Amino acid sequence: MNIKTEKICVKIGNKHILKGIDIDVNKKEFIGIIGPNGSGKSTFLKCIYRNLKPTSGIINLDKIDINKLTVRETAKKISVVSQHNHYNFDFSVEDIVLMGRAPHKKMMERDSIKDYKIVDEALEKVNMKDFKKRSFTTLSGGEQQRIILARALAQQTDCLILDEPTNHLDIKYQLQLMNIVKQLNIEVIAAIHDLNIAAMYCDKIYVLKDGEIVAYGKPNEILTKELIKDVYEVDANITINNENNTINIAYSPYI
Ligand SMILES: Nc1ncnc2c1ncn2[C@@H]1O[C@H](COP(=O)(O)OP(=O)(O)OP(=O)(O)O)[C@@H](O)[C@H]1O
Repeated sequence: MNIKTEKICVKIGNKHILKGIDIDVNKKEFIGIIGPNGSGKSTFLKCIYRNLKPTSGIINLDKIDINKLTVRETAKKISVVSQHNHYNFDFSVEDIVLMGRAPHKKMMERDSIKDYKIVDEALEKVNMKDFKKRSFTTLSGGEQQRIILARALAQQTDCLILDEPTNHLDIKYQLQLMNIVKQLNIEVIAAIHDLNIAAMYCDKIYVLKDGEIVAYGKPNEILTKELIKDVYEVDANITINNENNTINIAYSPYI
């Protein structure tokens, strides 16, 4: 699926949160959105997954204006793993993952054997099958995050949006989550704070600062000392691993 945004602006009160964001995501690309706290990453992603209507601008999915799609049609194309997952009711893990099947069902249609099989497979993928009958609210932050990924997997969409997906996860599960997502071989748009993780997994990165894109390109090309200083106001040392052409960023503690 091609995801293209043109001049996305969000203004709330007097504040211009996004000032014309253009991105173009092609088939099976893993796109990172990076930038400091408050630069507009989540706001931009919310526009794409229709949690927020931009003040102006266009979002096209395969050249179709997203406003022409119903929410259900959008949910068949885009799933979301965000950092905030609060449920007021005492849902089981299985209930939460089954919610991923909702866009594929008619009103009042019961869950089928196929739905349960998809849920089991999704839980298996995130190593959480044994937690199926547990209450979601009793899980740790990291366990909850993996269940939310399983829900997104059960939704079986062409595009996955991740808003700081590795929040709460220890390093093993950060890598596990990113590996699972990478292997899906679908379009991914991910807001990522950890620049080393972004460099490892993203095909391309957009850098946001104060609601504008200030850089765009392959991780190795754009994640420079100068850019990190300019955008994050931090000194960094970047080394290149010639074996696999990846980079490693080490930060200076002095700010
Ligand atoms: N509903 C709102 N009303 C007023 N200001 C808002 C609203 N939503 C977001 N903002 C502001 O817009 C700016 C961008 O917020 P956003 O959450 O998109 O940033 P972010 O890059 O995702 O930040 P972080 O890295 O901290 O998660 C922030 O200054 C935030 O306070």
